Formats: sequence, structure tokens, C-alpha cells
Amino acid sequence: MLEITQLTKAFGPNKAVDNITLSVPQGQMVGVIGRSGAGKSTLLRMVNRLAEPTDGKILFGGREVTALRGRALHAWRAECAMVFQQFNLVGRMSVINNVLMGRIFHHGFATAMLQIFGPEERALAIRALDRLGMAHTALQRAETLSGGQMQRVAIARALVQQPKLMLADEPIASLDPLNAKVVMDALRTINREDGITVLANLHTLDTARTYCDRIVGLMEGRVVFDGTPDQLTDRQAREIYGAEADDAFSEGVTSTALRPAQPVRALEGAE
Ligand SMILES: Nc1ncnc2c1ncn2[C@@H]1O[C@H](COP(=O)(O)OP(=O)(O)OP(=O)(O)O)[C@@H](O)[C@H]1O
Repeated sequence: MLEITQLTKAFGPNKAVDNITLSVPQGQMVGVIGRSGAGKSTLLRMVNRLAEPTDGKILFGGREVTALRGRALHAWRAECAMVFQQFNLVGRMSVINNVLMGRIFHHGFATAMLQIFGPEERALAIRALDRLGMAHTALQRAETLSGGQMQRVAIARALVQQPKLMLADEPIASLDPLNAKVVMDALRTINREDGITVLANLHTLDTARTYCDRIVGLMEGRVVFDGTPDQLTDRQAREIYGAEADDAFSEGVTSTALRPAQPVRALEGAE
């Protein structure tokens, strides 16, 4: 269980996140929506401690994440993987070595930089790539991949961390419709099969509705909606997105209107 209590992050007078309280049971897939500047990234960044809260607490499995320091914080970052819009791969490094960088949290930084990984870790990396339909690219340089492929490699890197929680900050914002679907299918498969909680910032409503068990709507740093996709009315969604509503609705239709793969695996062969 992830428990966020009265969490606030202020940048000067501006509260990017304003007194948010949320409980997320293990294994839930949550879509965080809201217009640009609503506080979605700041919220996720505080969960894995890339940003420090001004006030409030985050607990995971009863442990106070916001109080962790040193080794304990390092261990938390292994449990709490993060996937970014821009993938954050090292282009000149091979795909498998990029994936192995996910093991950095289980080693020291130096060991990871020297790429001292055992056969078990290499096997783990190949299995992760295979689940994402990417094992055949293991020896290629990451820079030779398409955006969708890069994001799948980034998800494989997150998987080898063996996380309990996966944070995805606009994971499909840079992708074309088909790759967006492949990446969202991958996140959902991981969520269902491994019981990993997924918290994803999504800028299109249709994606959140299609893939998530729960939608949290943010406006000016506050939670203004928290419920199932069915409970979110179009009127509420338009309020959440404000002036960006047309983009959020129309991009949704063009990007991920394709239904998710049923059953939730079908990653094989997608490029
Ligand atoms: N490092 C920072 N310094 C100052 N202000 C910041 C910083 N990071 C975020 N903010 C401000 O906090 C607010 C929330 O930003 P945040 O990036 O969390 O929103 P968002 O919902 O993720 O938006 P987007 O979808 O555009 O990424 C915005 O007003 C933003 O300008």
C-alpha cells in the first residue's frame, strides 16, 4: 500500500502539489490526469524522492519513504522504478547494458559503470527484454531503436530493478499511436502479471480510461477527482483539463483508441 498524506510541494509562493492525500493498494494501476502545470510530475517525483516535499508524508508498506536517507533511500529507489517521457537511455550503449543499468540500485554506482554484472543478472535482463518483445535487439546500440522500442527497453530496465511500484511520467507522450498502445499494453501486463503498482501521468483521457483501474484528476496541485474511469463524467473531465480539454479528448481518440490487447500479453512481434 502506498499512502500519501497531506503532501505539499511549494516552489516559492506556488504550490505545485497542495495537500494531497491518496491511498493506493498494491497492484492498482492509477492514471493521474490534469492540464499542464497541474502538479502531476511533481507528485510522482516526490514518490521516488527526486523532489523533496515541503510538507506531508509518503508511506509504502508502512515505511516512511519521506524519512529515508542513505542506503535506505537507495534501496527505495530500486523498489520504486521510474519511466520517463524521453526514455533516458544511453544511446551509444547496447540495449542490454542499458537494461542492466537498472541493476545499479542493487550495486554501487561504480560496479554498474564498470558493467560488472553476473550471468544471473544478464539472464534477468534478457528475460525482461523478451517480455517486451525486444530480446532480438539486445546487442544493438540503443540509439538505433525507434521511440516506441526505446520506451520498451526503458520499461525492461525498470523491470530488472524488481520494483514493487512503477512510476511512469507521460510514458507515451512522445510516441505514435501504435507504439503508444504497445507501451501501455506492456505497463498493464506488468501491472497484472507481477502485481506491480503503476502510477502513470497521462495527458490523454482515453488512455487513462482504457488502461487504468482508477483515475486521479489534479487541478492546481489538488485532487479534484478520484474514482474509476466509469465514474468520471465528460463534464468533470472537461473541468479538469480546462482549456486543454480539446487536446486531451481529441489526442486520446487518435492515440490510444485502439483497444488493449486481450488477454493482456500480446507484446510479441510489435515494433
Ligand atoms: N523546479 C521547479 N521550480 C519552480 N517551479 C516548478 C518546478 N517544477 C515544477 N514547478 C511548477 O510547479 C507546477 C506543477 O508542475 P508539474 O511539472 O508538476 O506539472 P505537470 O502537471 O506535470 O505539468 P506537465 O504536464 O506540463 O508536465 C507548475 O506551476 C510548474 O511551473
